[in-house]
Amino acid sequence: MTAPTGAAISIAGCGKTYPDGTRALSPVDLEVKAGETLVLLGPSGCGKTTLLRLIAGLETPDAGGRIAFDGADVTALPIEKRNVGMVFQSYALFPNMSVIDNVAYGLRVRGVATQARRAQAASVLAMMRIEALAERRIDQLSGGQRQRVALARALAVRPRVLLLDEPLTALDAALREHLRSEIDALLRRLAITAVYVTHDQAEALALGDRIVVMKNGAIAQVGTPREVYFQPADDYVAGFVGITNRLEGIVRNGRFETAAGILRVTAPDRAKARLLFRPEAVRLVSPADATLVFQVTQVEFQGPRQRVTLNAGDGTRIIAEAPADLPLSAGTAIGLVLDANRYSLA
Ligand SMILES: Nc1ncnc2c1ncn2[C@@H]1O[C@H](COP(=O)(O)OP(=O)(O)OP(=O)(O)O)[C@@H](O)[C@H]1O
Repeated sequence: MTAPTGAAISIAGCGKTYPDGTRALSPVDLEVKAGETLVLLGPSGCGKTTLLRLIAGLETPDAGGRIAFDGADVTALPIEKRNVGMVFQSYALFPNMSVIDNVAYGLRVRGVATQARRAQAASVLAMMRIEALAERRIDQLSGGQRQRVALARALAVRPRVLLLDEPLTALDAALREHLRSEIDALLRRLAITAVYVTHDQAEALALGDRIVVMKNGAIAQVGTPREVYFQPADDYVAGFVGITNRLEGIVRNGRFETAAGILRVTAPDRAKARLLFRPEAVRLVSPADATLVFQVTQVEFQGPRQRVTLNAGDGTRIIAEAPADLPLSAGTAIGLVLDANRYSLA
């Protein structure tokens, strides 16, 4: 008997080369824990969907790859034998069928009797708070309603794994955020094991228990949202998850010296250094109180905060965040102070 690992899905040495020779995924090892939401994050073409489709059973991995659900090998099982629920960007609903028939569809395929499947579908609709839409046709629904129906349909079969491929991408910004927090609450309440594909870092940070940052068909980092944000494994991750400012210079006597000026740092001397920090890791002060002075080139008011683009005389560009009430406008000279412990030196 093997000891339980707590891994609902384990992926070992799974790569994918498509028949036309495209190597979409290098062999990866990954575990998804029971009940967690794992987000696959990365730019277009990095292999997120391919990895999701391997988990779903819509693709088979290259020779040697193995996928297990709760310790049982499913590598050779097609999607209909894996008990996964899937939600796509494009809804993939039946447009002429009613909402409740769409939601009950998977149960029908599994041979559940009419009464029972309608009752089960109705309870999922109630859970998603769309019971009032039960008899509507799909083509009479808004995008947000359709995506709720798609989610309800995926959940109706009580899948052991829920797989979501960019489910919010087709929706407008406000609805996307609203549905994102609904999905977050739902996944937590159901404690379902979920794998969620997105290229949107805000979505990944908000929804993921852990995030897998992908690059060119490989894994660049796996970590909690806080880990990938505050301790990015490399420049690629730092640049993809949030904004990272970079300054080149040297460290001498507790000072980082760059062409544009000087910042205080706690670090040993080094002849070649790169200072990395987030926009929120700085304070903007009067030029008289700083040893690094920039010119404001752009101010973007964001409600509670403002995002400020700064330029030094030598062309160095920095993005900083500042409280909304700090008077700033293009052309203002402003000093920059770095918060202690909120930067890294490479
Ligand atoms: N059926 C296929 N045949 C050949 N190449 C494919 C196939 N499906 C995907 N690819 C290629 O494999 C690579 C990874 O694609 P994949 O869809 O996994 O990326 P992705 O990160 O999900 O991107 P996107 O966000 O654009 O969907 C890409 O280069 C893509 O063109």
